[in-house]
Order: sequence, then C-alpha cells, then structure tokens
Amino acid sequence: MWGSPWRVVGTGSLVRRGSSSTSSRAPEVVLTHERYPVQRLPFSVVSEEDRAAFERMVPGRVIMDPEELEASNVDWLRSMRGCSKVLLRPRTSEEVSHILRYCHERNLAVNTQGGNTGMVGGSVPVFDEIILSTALMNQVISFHDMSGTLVCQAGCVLEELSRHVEERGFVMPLDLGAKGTCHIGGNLATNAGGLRFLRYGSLRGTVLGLEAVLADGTVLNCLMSLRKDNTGYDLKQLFIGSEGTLGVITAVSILCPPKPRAVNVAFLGCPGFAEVLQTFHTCRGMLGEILSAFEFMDATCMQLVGRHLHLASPVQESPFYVLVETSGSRAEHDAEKLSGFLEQLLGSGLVTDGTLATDQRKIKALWALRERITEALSRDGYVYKYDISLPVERLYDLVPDLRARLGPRAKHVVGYGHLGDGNLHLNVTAEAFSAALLGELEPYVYEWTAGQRGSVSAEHGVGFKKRDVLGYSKPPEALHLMRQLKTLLDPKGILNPYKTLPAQA
Ligand SMILES: O=C(O)CC[C@@H](O)C(=O)O
Ligand SMILES: [Zn+2]
Repeated sequence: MWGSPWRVVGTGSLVRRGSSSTSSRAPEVVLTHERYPVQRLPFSVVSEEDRAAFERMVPGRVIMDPEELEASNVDWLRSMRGCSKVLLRPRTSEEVSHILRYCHERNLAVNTQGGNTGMVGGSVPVFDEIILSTALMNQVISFHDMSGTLVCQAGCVLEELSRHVEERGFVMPLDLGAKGTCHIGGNLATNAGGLRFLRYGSLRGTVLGLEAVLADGTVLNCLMSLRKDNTGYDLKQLFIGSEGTLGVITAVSILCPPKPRAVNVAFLGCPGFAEVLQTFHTCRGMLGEILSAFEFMDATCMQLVGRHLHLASPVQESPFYVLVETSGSRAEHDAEKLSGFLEQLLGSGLVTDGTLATDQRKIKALWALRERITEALSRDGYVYKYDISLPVERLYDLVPDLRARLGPRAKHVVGYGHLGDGNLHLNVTAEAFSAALLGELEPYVYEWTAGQRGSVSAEHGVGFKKRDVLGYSKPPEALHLMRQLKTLLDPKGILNPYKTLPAQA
C-alpha cells in the first residue's frame, strides 16, 4: 500500500547563512591572481584624493576597514580572493551615477556586489577594484495589487521580497537556496534560474523593466511595468545576465504570479536514473499544469546532507531521490491527484519509497534536503562546481564517468539539479584545491558538454571562472558581438573587468 511508507521529517532551514567558512578547518583563501593566470589591467589605483571624493558622494559609507572588506573580497565558496581597499555603499541611483561618472573619468575599476552568493567568482574583485555594494539600496518602491507588479531597489534581499509579496497574495517568480542573502539586482545581473524555473520560466520573461547606471554615470531608466511594450530593441535584456559588465542595475520591476492556493511536495526514492527520467515523463503527463518543480539528487548528495547538516532522509536509502512539487488551486483535489499518481509510481517500480507533505512545515523540511546540498558540499572540502545544461536523457552520464576517471583523487563526485529544466549540478569535492585535479576536470567536462550541444553554464553565469570556456557554447561571431557591446557601453572597461567575456589574447 502507498499509504504506509509515507513519513514526514522535521523542519529545516531554507536560508544560506553567511559564508561557507563555517568549517573550522577552512583553509586560507589564496589571492585569485596567484591561483589563476591573470594580469592586472592598467586601471588607476585609488588615491587619498579619490577617497575624499567618495566621502563627499556617500558620506560615512566609504568602507576601508580591512575586516569589513574581507567579507566582500572573498566569495561565498571561499575560492577567490580580491584585494580591494575600498567599498562604497550608495543608497540611491543618483549616488551610483556620481560614483560611476567619477570612476569613469579617473579610470578606476568597479566591481558591483549584491549578496555575494555567486558560484563563478563574478561578485568579488579580482585585484583592487572598488566594490560597489547594493546592500543599502533595499527599499520596495511599490507593489501593484491588481497586476502583481513589484518595483524595488536592486539591493532588496530575495527572501524579504518573497515575504512582502506573499502577504499580498502573490509569489516571487524566482526562488533559490541563497534567498536569505542574495539581492534581486544580483539575481537579474546573473539571470539566476533556481527552483521555480520549471513553473515560471526565466527572469527574462518575468522582469518587466529595470533601471541601470551606465559606466559613464548615465542613468538608463527602463523601469517600465507594462506587460506589452514592443518598441524596438528590448534594452533591459542586455543587462539581465550581463553580470555587472554593462551597467549597474539599480532598480527592478518584476511581475509576480498569484500565490498558488495548494502546494504539495512528494519526496521519492528511485532505483536508477532511468527510473528518475521515467518518473519525470509520467509526472509531466499526469500532473500537467500543476507540476511546479521536479528536482533530483543522487545518493551521495543525501549522504553528505546527512553527514554535514544532520538532515535525515525521509525515505529508504535509494540510489536517487526526486522532489516533486505541485502548485494548484484546489488543495484536496491536488493532494488526491498526487497521492493516486504516486501509488501508481510505486506499483510500477519506478519509485521504491516516498513521503508526501501537504503542510508548510513539512514542505519546507523536504525542500531543505535539496536546497542545502550546496551548503553540505562546502563543508566537505574544496568544491569544483559545474552547472551544465544537457539533453535530459544524458543528464547523469558524466557523474559515473568522472567517478571512474578521478578515482580516489576526488573525495566525492555528485550529481543533482533541476531535472525538469535539463540542468545538472555536477560537483567534485577534494581535501584542497589542486591544479592537477582541475586540469583533469577541465577542459574534459566542457568538451564533453559541448559534444552533447549542452551549455557550459545553465544558470550560474560566467563570472571569472568560466570566461575562457564560453567558446564551448557560443560561436566566435557571438563572442565578437558581445565584445562590441561591451566596448559600446563601457569603452574603458571599468565595469567588473576580468568577468563574463573571454580574456583577450
Ligand atoms: O552548488 C551548486 O552547484 C548549485 C547551487 C544551486 O544552483 C542549486 O540549485 O542548489
Ligand atoms: Zn541550481
């Protein structure tokens, strides 16, 4: 019987707290330019006179204290370290404009930073770039109850926005593990994907407008709230996913869908990846439009979540686990549909055990198992991260392949991710960073991905770490056009240098 194996687990946290340095044995982070071959570009060095000028622009918000700077010079993964000596905290677009106009004139490089939760080194300086933090640009400007349109400053924390719109009967179309820390501006700048992608699609579709400050200080106000605006080039799209290299996003207008009245989550154990795929196929067909997430993780992920975060599996040990979420409008009807469907899965052998959660606390606990894998991995050692898009039927092939290839040189090789979006998170952990291990992983992983016509970055972006592998996913003509756009919008290249575009020979 389906009824008996269902068990529910205790509540878990959905917030990515602080940096991953929670482990007491976290090794010192070496300077990025010592680990990777990169030359400082000829930008000016911040002088006393510059500091005094910034102090006039953002009084009391020019940070030079080394301890405060430390948190912004090092990325969340503790894999990159810049050596910026100045962090600025503007409150308004006007202040951002004054700062950029000045930096443009003085040829000073700027690294925009939101919550600093990025995975590809895009949010931290590589050398001594000025850090422009959006932390104090955290005001909700308006919310329109009729349309569900939220307009806010770029530094609002995603989870706070979620709360704001949920109190009004709507949801943010974006949700991700770092929600307690990441900023909406950073989400747009990286075109973050996350856990609701299957349901609400890309941010490119739900963002209605934005305001950005260009490298020379020009404020580009495209903060529209219209569903339809077919007036030529859609300039906001240039800034979405540009990772702070074309302008600084200062405000956002985003369309929030109505909050689903009935959310249910099932957590299932599957005997193999073929069964995971078949379960997805069946879910799509049977659950139809109420299917809102389909995530998977392998057994090693579950072991690490147990070992490092003490979260217990709610189902019997299995080679794979699947999290299925439904979001609909009729609570009982949806729960019945899901439960009937799951019984069928169990009967067919696609699933060997499962648990169903219909109340908020249990739903959160099940999501925590999936959302907190990143945190568990960060406590396992140094993490090599790959975030790739692949044809769904090939999604897991690379994981056993790498396990065999790397043998004991890797501590763990895991695969998990947004199966419904064809997005694998392939992570390899080791005791410490090793250039030799990196050399075995790259370009192998990227060549393999390109061989499947996949993308070397499904949702985490390019940042610093992937800038030289874009050629695996984009033709030379596209890279050339990207560079031309960069030159047009940021002729001196002061905005987030060393990121997103391949290094020039
Ligand atoms: O840590 C990772 O590799 C993935 C992070 C995030 O995109 C997730 O889906 O949990
Ligand atoms: Zn993800």
